[in-house]
Amino acid sequence: MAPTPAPRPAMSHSSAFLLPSSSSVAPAGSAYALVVLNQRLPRFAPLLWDRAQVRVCADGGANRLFDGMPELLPGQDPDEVRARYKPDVIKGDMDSVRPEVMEYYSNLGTKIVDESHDQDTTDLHKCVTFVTENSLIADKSNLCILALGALGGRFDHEMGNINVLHLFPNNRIILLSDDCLIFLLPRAHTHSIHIERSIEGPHCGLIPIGVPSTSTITTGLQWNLDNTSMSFGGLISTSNMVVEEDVTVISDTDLIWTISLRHHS
Ligand SMILES: Nc1ncnc2c1ncn2[C@@H]1O[C@H](COP(=O)(O)OP(=O)(O)OP(=O)(O)O)[C@@H](O)[C@H]1O
Ligand SMILES: Cc1ncc(C[n+]2csc(CCO)c2C)c(N)n1
Repeated sequence: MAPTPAPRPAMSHSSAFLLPSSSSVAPAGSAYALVVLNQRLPRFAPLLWDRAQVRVCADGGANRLFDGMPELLPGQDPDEVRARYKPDVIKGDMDSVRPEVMEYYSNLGTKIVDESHDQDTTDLHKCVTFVTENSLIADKSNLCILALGALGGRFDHEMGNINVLHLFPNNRIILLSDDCLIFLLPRAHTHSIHIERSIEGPHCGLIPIGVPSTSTITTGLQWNLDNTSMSFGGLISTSNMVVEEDVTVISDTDLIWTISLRHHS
């Protein structure tokens, strides 16, 4: 008789952290850390900043915060905005953060972690390590790490950012841009993805990066997978659409989930 497969615990996902504050209070279990990368700040950066438990800038991400927050809050005094949006840490190999920006935040009490000796891991990797090892965060079991500006730029950086998802499969990490978000669905779980229709969808994708999948089963999509295999060189699920409030995914390999974000005028 074939051995019984190990049971797979359910894992649920939600992008409720992107909801405007008027829509809901932050739901229980939604604690998150923010990592600001070296790309234009997404429009929702101020909202996410206010609710984060810990805020980290990856090297040149500190320049984006310094320049970008006053631009996103045009009615307010730029100096006051900068002082208010002070990161807890700036970490990286420090070849992109401008000296005056580093000095400005350092004088406000931001911790500077210079890891220029490590040229084998990306600044995002260094920042995720900081968050996962940070003793100030009491309960890290369900802490989510939101990486702002992770997509839509240089392709080598984007792939490096996606690799970080695979390097930390046991941590919840979400890569964000103004246009979409990405996270990993580890094969050890069954997944239930709640769709916040006011802020995300309908376009989505399920992509096996690294290894092909032999069997993926989904519900809630326009083009569901029914024990289907996926691989680069064969089928991968791009330009799919969400059609239900909850999407479920079961797969024999880790998959990348991506969904478009809605732009409100
Ligand atoms: N164009 C981009 N697209 C996607 N992510 C980016 C981009 N630029 C930077 N990042 C992210 O922001 C982090 C910090 O960026 P920064 O430019 O400081 O890195 P860097 O190591 O100096 O880059 P490089 O030396 O390769 O130009 C990177 O580790 C990466 O995760
Ligand atoms: C095979 C290989 N390719 C590229 C790099 C370069 N690199 C990768 S991460 C990083 C730090 C970026 O802040 C740098 C410079 C390397 N070390 N090894």
